[in-house]
This record gives sequence, C-alpha cells and structure tokens, in this order.
Amino acid sequence: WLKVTKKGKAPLPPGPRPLPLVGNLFSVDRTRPWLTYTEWGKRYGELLTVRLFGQVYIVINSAKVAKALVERHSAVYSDRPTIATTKLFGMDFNTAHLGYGDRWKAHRKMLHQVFRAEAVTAYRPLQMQKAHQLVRDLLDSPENFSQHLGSMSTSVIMAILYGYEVAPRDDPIVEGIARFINLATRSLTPEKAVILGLVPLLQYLPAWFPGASFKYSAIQCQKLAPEVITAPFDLVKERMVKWTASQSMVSDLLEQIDEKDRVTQEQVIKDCATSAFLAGADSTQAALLTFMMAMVLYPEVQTRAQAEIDAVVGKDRLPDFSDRPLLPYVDAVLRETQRWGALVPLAVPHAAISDVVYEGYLIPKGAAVITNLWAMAKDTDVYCDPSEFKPERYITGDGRLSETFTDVSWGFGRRVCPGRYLADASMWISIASMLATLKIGKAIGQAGYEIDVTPEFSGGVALYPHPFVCRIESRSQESEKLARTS
Ligand code: HEM
Repeated sequence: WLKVTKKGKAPLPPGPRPLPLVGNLFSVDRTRPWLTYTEWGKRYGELLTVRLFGQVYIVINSAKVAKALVERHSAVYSDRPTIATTKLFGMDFNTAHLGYGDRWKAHRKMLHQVFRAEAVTAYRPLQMQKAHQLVRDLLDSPENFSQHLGSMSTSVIMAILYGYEVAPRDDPIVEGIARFINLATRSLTPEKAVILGLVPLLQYLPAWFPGASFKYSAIQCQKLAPEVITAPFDLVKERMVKWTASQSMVSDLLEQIDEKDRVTQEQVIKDCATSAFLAGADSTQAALLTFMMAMVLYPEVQTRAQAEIDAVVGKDRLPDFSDRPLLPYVDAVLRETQRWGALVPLAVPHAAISDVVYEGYLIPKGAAVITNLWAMAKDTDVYCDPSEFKPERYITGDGRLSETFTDVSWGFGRRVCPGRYLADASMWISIASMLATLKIGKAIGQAGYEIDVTPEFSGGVALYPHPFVCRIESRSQESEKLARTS
C-alpha cells in the first residue's frame, strides 16, 4: 500500500492498509509489536509505514537502512516524538525522552564526561570487585540467581553515580526506584501514549472516572518521581558536608559547579544520574539473565568458553580486563547474548526534524522513526539460524574475533546509548568471572529429571528471559577457593 502524501512529493514507504481513525492499531501485537513489524518487513521491505491514530511511524527493519538514515542524517533524527504520558507519569526529566535541544545537549555532555570509553576504564576495579561478589553470592544461594544478577547491575551503577553501597536486601533507595519503574512501565503502554496524545483532554479526567484508572498510577508516579530523583542526590550532598562521601559522578560534578548557576546545574546532575540508573540497571540484569539461560541451553558453548579461559588465564587466578584481547570466544559469547535475547527491541523512537527522501521514499517531518533492533538481530540475510545461540558466528577461520560485525544493541546516531562502554565492561567481567568459576546447567526436579528451559523473552523496554530455573555449582574446589578469596 503506497500513499502519495502531497502532489509532487515522494510516496511514504509501503505498509499495511490503515483503518480509519485507529490506523493499524488492531493489527499490531500489543505486547510484542517488534514481531508484527518484523513480519510486515518481510512483506513490505526494510522500511515501512505504520499508522496509529494519524501519527506516522516509519519502522526501520535493517541495520543497513538505520545506518544510512539515522546515522548519516543524525541531525535530522536526534529528536524524540512527544509522548503525552511522559509528563503525566513524571518522566519528563529522563534523558531518553528529552527532545533535541539545549537541555538534552547538557545531559549528553555530562553523561559523555562520565561514561565515554576512556573514562570508564577507571571503574574496572569496582566492576571486578562486584563481579567477584556476584560469584560468591551465586555459590552461597544459587536459587536466588536472578536477584544476584540484579544486585550486580544495580550496585555497579549506584557506586559510580552516587558512591552508594547498595544493601544486599531491601535497600530503601533501590526499592523506591524499582517501585517507580514498575508503576511507570506497567502503565506507559504505547497504546495509552497514543490515545492520550490524540485526545490530550483524557489526561485531565479524574482518576475515579471509568477507564481512567491509569490516573491513579500517574498520580503515584508523579509523587514518587521527585523522591526518586532527589533522595540519593541529597545523600551525597549530606555526606560531602560531613566529608564521608565516596568519590562518584554526583560528588565530582558538584565540586565543579558554577555558583552563579547552581540551581540549574544541580537539576541537570540529578536528572542525568536518575536517567542513567533507569536506563542502565535493568538492561544489564536482563543481559546477564540471558547469558545464564544460554549457558543452560548450550552446554557445549559453556565448555568451549571455559576451555579458552583455562588455557589463557590458568587456574590460579580469575580473569581480568587485561585478558580480554586473548579471549575472543568469551567476547563472542557476549556478542551473541546481546543478539540472541538481551535487546531493547524497538530502542527508543526517534523523531524526524525535517523531510528526507530515501531510495525514492519520503520520511516526513514529524514522523516517529522506530529502529526495530529485534528485526536487525534476527535478520536471516546477516545471521544463519538466528534463533540459535552460536558464538562461533563471530569467530574467523583463524580463531580471531570477526571485525565485520555491526552491533545494533545500542541504537544509532546521536542518541546512541551513552552507557554502552560501561555496560559492556560490566557484562564482560561478570560473564568471564562466572565462566571461570561456575558450572551452570539444568536444574533437577524432585522426580530426578532435568527441568527444561524454553528460550522465551518479553518485556517493556528491555527484553527479559521468562523466569526459569537452573543449577549453579562451583566448577572445582580450586575455582571455589579462588572465588571465595578474590
Ligand atoms: C546492556 C545494557 C544496555 C543496553 C542494551 C542499552 C541500550 C540502549 C538503547 C538501544 C538506547 C536507545 C538508543 C536510541 O535512541 O537509538 C539507549 C539509550 C540510553 N541509554 Fe542505554 N543501554 C544499556 C545500558 C545503559 C547504561 C549502563 C546506561 C548508563 C549510563 C545507559 C544510559 C542510557 C541513556 C541515558 C539513554 C538515552 C540516550 C538519549 O536519549 O540521548 N544505558 N540504551
């Protein structure tokens, strides 16, 4: 279905025929829209038009087109669409939702200062220490593995942002943030955002009005947001006054503040730190859970990675970052973990600031541009058997890590994930430490049979594997001793 937008203008990319008013709403899988967009991609091509209530969405299904459009025309695609629910749910402080402009630029500048490739190497000792703690926690209570992987992800980012040591259980600050995220992600479905965008008056309905129960969640979120943003920040300030603050992003930035502009700059620091936490903690945990699931399902991959570590690192120490270049297969396991499951499937929508014509099709000003990272990661033209976990696909004939790989996990253009170097290092050291010390396999049920695991994923922003059980034990007495003493 092709539509010529205006006389003389190029047509929009093809796409399914929309119904009056609602557009393609009823044809899109509500919980996993990336699957529908991928299916449509097979029918209509790498670039397609979807309509939801009159809003044009341009979906990009291939990395080649995403690079050509979002990267090459990055100035045009650095904006975000206005989503009515963002403000309603108190999320308008979040870097990921800010429109292109001075406020967003100030956020990115700050995040770049702390999370750029050269700066994040300073966090390696901390990441190693947390990865070793993770291994000990997994040995002590393997049944709580999901919680331990969450603690690893949360504690690294909280230490870097606020110099804050997360309590092993029921940490008040982390719990507050988790409550906020749960409420917001459960309520911020794309349909609600679209409907509220179309009929903005709906947001002013009282919470008791039939069908307006989302207002209860919105009110709670609005109340929680300032607390979530301010509590850890105020703690740093308090500790700085008492000279007990550990070094952190917030303390460093507070020391550099220009007194003339204190109020504005403090707000940027608070907002950036909270945005980094919201974006970074869950996604890293999702990746580590995906790795765990892959190790249960692909024991031969685990054995090969462990053999590589044993050959390079030996058995009398744990891997460290200096080993990374000599462990190509471990890196391939990490790449495959991100491709196979641990994705932010539709990234975050970009918005077109002006018209662009690409391969004869118009990407109109104002369109929301969605990069379907899920489709790119499962593209059969690039990956054979994309549903299989095969790290070998990144290993060249002479055993090196291939250099021709396009990593789509972090998005594209100027909005690319600013936390990618930090997340990559946290994931690598966790994976390498777990492989060096643990044996991960299928759990054994009461009847003595192995419990099967089905590789299924779902989620809101980041994809999580569905809950599963597994067996985790130490590889050997030596590896247990190493884990306990590192
Ligand atoms: C495995 C872990 C992670 C994955 C897969 C991931 C992925 C992504 C993706 C796909 C985007 C959207 C890019 C786009 O719009 O095209 C994004 C944005 C973002 N990420 Fe990450 N991320 C991860 C970890 C982190 C961490 C640790 C941080 C903390 C610094 C972080 C901070 C952000 C921020 C602030 C944005 C919004 C950027 C903007 O809108 O300008 N992320 N991330």
